[in-house]
Amino acid sequence: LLGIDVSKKDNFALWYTRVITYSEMIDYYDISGCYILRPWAYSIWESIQRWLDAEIKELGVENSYFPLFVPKSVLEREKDHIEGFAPEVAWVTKSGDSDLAEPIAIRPTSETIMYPLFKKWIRSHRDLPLSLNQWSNVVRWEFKDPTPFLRSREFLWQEGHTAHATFEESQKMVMDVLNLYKKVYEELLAVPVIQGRKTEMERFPGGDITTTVEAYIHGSGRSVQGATSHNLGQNFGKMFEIQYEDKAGGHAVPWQTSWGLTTRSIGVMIMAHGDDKGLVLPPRVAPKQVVVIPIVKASLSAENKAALQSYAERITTDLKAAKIRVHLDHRDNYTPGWKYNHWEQKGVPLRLEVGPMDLDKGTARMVRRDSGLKVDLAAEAVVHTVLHVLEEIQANLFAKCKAERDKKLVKVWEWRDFVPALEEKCVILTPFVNETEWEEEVKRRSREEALAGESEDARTATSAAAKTLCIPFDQPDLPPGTKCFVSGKEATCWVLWGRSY
Ligand SMILES: O=C(C[C@H]1NCCC[C@H]1O)Cn1cnc2c(c1=O)CCCC2
Ligand SMILES: [Mg+2]
Repeated sequence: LLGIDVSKKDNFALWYTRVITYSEMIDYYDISGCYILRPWAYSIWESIQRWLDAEIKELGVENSYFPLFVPKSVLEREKDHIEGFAPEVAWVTKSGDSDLAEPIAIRPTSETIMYPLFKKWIRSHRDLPLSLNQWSNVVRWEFKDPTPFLRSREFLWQEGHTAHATFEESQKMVMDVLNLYKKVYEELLAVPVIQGRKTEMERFPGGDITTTVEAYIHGSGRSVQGATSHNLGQNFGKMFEIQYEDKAGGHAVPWQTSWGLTTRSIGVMIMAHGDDKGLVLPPRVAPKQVVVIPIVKASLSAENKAALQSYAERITTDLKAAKIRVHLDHRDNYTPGWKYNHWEQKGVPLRLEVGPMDLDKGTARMVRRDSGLKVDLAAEAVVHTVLHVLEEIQANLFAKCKAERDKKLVKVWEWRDFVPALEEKCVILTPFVNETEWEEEVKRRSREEALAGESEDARTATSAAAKTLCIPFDQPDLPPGTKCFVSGKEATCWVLWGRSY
C-alpha cells in the first residue's frame, strides 16, 4: 500500500499502527511489548531530551547514572511500596547455566537503587539539596496490551530524584518540574495538558503527593498521563534511614521528590496531530522541518537538469545557513509525486517544490503539511517566510488540538449524564466527594453501564471504565452545598474523569 489507507476516525488503532510504521518511526520486534525506535522517532526523543535536560540543569539538577540491577532484598525493602507493582518486575535469575544466589531485578524505576546511596551521601544539611537525574531505560513487564510509545515493556525516560531540608523546598521542586513537563507538551509537542493532583487511589503509594499533566487524545476520546512529579515526603527517607545533622545539630530526615517523563510523550504527539495522510510533526521537534523536492522532467536538457539541481541546492544551503533542519530529496529513482506522499507520511511541516518554471522565475512553491496551503515564493523570500510559517504551524497545531480538547471537556452534575458523556468521548469535570470508595463505585458502574452485559478482557488497555485523571489545580467555582455527582454527598472539589490508556 502506498497510502495509510485507513481513516483515523474509522479505525484509530490500525491508523496509529500504519502511521508509526509508514513514517519509519517504529519497527516491531520478536518480544511482545518491545519496539525499535528508528531514527525518525529517536530524533524527536533527542529534541525533548535536549530541551528538558537544559531546563532541569537550570533547577540545579545534575545527571548521573546508576546500575540497571537491584537485588531482590533491596527492591522489596518496603512492602507497601512494591506490593501493587510486583508482577511488573523483570528478574535475572541465572548467569549462563548457573543460578544466581539471589535474584536480581532489572530496574522498573530507581528509588531503591539510588536511595541507599542517598543515605551514604547525605550526612549534613550542607549536603542538601541533593538533586540528581538519570536518562535511561526501564523495564516493566506490563500485563495490558502493549502500544508503541504509550505502553511498552521497555521504555526510555528521565527520572529525577531530589532531597531537601524542608517540605516547602521539595514542593517547589515538584511544581517547577511539573511546569517544565507542561512546557514539553505545550511548547514542544503542541499538545495541551491539564495539571493537577492524583486522587488517593491514583497516587504513587510510595509518595505523599502525586502531581500529573493529563493529555487528551481526540481520535480515541481517551486521556493519558503525560508525566508525573511526586512529593515523596519523608517516606523513603525513613524507609532507607536517610538522616543528616541539621543546622541546630539535631538529626533530620530530608524531604524528597521524584519525577519522570517518558517516550510515551512521542506517542501522545503522534495521536494528537496525525491525520489520514500520516504523521503531522510540530516544527520544534521535527527531525526535518523542510524537504526540498526538485521536479526534474525527463524532457529537460542535461544543462537544465544541472541548473535545476544547483538551484535546489542553493535554496537548501540558504535554509541550512538559517539553522533550519532541511533535506534535499534529489533521488532520481522516485517521482516527485511519490516523494510528496513519502514526506507527508513522515509529517515534515513544509515542502518546497522546485521545477523548471521556478528556475526561470526564481521562485519555489511552499506547501504546508498542516493545512495543505500552497504558496509560490520568490527565492529570496524563502528563508524568512519559512522561519515565520514554521512558527505559524507550531501555533496552529496547538490551537487545533486545544480547540478539539475544549470541545470535549464537559461539566457533569448528575450521574445520569456521566456515561453518555463518556460514550461521546468526553473528558468530564464533576463535583465529587473525593472518597476512594465512591471512586471505585464510579469505575465499576461506568464499566458496567457502558458494557451493558458484555464482558471486557482483563488485558485490554482500553477499558470502558472511567477513572479519575486528576484534581485540576485550576478548580472551577464550587458553590457551598453543591452535591457530588454520584454520591449525592457534599462535594469537596471538582475532579477530572475520563477513559484512559
Ligand atoms: O516509578 C514510580 C514513581 C516514580 N519513579 C521515578 C520517576 C517518577 C515516578 O514514576 C512508581 N512506580 C511505577 N511502576 C512500578 C514501580 C513504581 O515504583 C515499582 C515496581 C514496578 C512498577
Ligand atoms: Mg504502571
